[in-house]
Amino acid sequence: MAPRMNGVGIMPEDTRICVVMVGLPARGKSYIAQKAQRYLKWLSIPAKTFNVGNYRRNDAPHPSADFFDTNNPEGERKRRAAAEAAVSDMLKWFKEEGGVVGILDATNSTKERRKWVLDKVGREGIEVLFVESKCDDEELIMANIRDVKTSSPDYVGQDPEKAAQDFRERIRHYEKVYKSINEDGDEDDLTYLKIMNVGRKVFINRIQDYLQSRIVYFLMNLHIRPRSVWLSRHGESVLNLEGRIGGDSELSHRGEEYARKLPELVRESVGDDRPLTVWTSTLKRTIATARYLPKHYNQLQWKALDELDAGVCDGMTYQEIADRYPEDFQARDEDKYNYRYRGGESYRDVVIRLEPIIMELERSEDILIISHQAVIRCIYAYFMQKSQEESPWVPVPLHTLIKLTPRAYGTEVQTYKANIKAVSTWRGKGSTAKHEDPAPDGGI
Ligand SMILES: O=P(O)(O)OC[C@H]1O[C@@](CO)(OP(=O)(O)O)[C@@H](O)[C@@H]1O
Repeated sequence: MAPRMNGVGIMPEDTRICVVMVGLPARGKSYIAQKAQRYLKWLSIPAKTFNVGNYRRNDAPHPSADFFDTNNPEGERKRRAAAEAAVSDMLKWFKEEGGVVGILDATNSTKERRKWVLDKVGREGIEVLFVESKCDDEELIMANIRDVKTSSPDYVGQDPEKAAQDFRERIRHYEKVYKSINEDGDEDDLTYLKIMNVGRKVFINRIQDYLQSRIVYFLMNLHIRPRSVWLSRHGESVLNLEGRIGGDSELSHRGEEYARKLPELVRESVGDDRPLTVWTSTLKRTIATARYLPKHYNQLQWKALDELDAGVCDGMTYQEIADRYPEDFQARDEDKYNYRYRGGESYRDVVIRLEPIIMELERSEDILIISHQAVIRCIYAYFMQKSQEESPWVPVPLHTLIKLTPRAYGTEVQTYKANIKAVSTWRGKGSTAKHEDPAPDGGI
């Protein structure tokens, strides 16, 4: 048989993992699953979540709490059927669509259920990584219950108070049969990560390989303390003015004006009393843009935040590139994400070198990143789940501060304009124009 290929390139080609979520309702399992999926997909690792609740809803769209009582045979049968359907779709996805990380999002709260998944999935040569979210922090649980009663399709159109009461009742049914992984000491063979109170404490057991440890490391770094990430390009540079890409030029007069205005924009958006850490690239234009920010902000320079390396095209205008390397110019328009400049980088390369930045961002609280057009597109794509086709074309205007606030399901975006004129460096497909106005839609 020909060896299986996952095409990802950063791990053995036959690695396949099923991440099995474990935990009572309202413990943030879906939040964790969604974050893991977003991270993996951003790294081009085919990942998909199979939510058993969605399968169950086909059969039982608005069940009352009694449905989840293990003494209710009808409920038991339907819940079992939903789990079977989800696992069977996942196995099909691994086999037919080249899936690499499938996430089974369900409570999987009994030893029997975990054993069943392990047998069924393990038989196909797929590794099983259990991820349990345990939580005894009443405030966190209440916040999750509030979230569920307003957003769960199980309770649409219902009185929110009744929904919350019913949901608590449902949790009680689960509590009666719930066993935390290896609670009795007889699940020591399982590969698992146990996360207590969203990252305050973690236990890991028998992690086997690179991809597993990568997922585990990412999940260990998650936290849900409220925070935002601010993004800004550097102020307009001398090369921006000339329509030249790359380089390491100084700011233009207007770019300098933006640097002076930035502290005010930041104050307006961040407030005075929040400690902020500022990350710049190692290029002059981002460092110069950060230099009037308050001295008590911690500032760090990251090479990983330097602009996409345009290789032999560094310092050229788009017109010059189109004249000298017409085939390259066209190839880049056809597949901008994967096109790698001669002697330089592609967007895909930039994403790979930004991975430690994303990891560090997940661990951190308020951060302001001052970087470059391509780099900001890649970071934005992570938070906003932009596809590889779309992300390299997102307009990121100069002299604009972008605030991203992660929420339970998705990221909120706010923009603050400095109202200081700047050239547009956005270029549409097929065009060589020096400066264009970005497409009216799809921009930040
Ligand atoms: O991928 P495209 O759309 O060419 O955008 C990236 C380009 O953006 C630029 C500006 O044109 O970034 P920067 O603002 O950091 O100077 C170029 O240096 C860089 O090559």
